[in-house]
Amino acid sequence: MDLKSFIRDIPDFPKPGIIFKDVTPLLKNPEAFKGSIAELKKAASEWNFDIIVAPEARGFIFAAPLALEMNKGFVPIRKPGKLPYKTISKSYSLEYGNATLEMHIDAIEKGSRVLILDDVLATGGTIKAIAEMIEEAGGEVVGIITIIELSFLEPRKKLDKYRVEALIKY
Ligand SMILES: O=P(O)(O)OC[C@H]1O[C@H](OP(=O)(O)OP(=O)(O)O)[C@H](O)[C@@H]1O
Ligand SMILES: Nc1ncnc2[nH]cnc12
Repeated sequence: MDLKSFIRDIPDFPKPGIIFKDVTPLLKNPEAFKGSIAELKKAASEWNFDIIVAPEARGFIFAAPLALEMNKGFVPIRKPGKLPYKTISKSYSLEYGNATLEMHIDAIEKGSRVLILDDVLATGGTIKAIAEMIEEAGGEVVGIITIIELSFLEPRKKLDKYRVEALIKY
């Protein structure tokens, strides 16, 4: 399936100079949405992992159906102040600013094998912060999968010690 045809470019969002990759047309089309989960499953099936970790908000949309489809658990990474128990927190920079994410301190078992999933890999700042939190908790990052990779931002330079797969590259 040509998933790329369901991704829309929005220039100058959220800031001048950023071309925002909008996945809402893909989500609105049931065949394209199902197709994206099927392709993520195909890529993720290559790896031996116990759990899927993904950040809010767009990461959740793809991670929850993939986790159910692959019979894996799901760990949410959230924006500050949203998780109710004790957290690990990490600040980082992304394509259009700075941000902080949090994970429950007991979300990852020591030695567990983790797949990180998100919609867009841009600078790689978000995924790197998540990988560091997983490792601080004693987990092993076995792979990173995204729907979209903005290769021209060279995110893999930040993530060179990990295996990274992306369904669509720009
Ligand atoms: O590779 P990076 O430069 O770090 O950028 C990628 C991140 O940016 C977007 O999230 P955003 O923080 O905008 O949150 P949202 O999903 O709530 O829109 C996107 O969903 C990725 O998580
Ligand atoms: N250009 C972009 N489009 C959509 N999401 C993003 N997250 C970071 N950069 C992005």
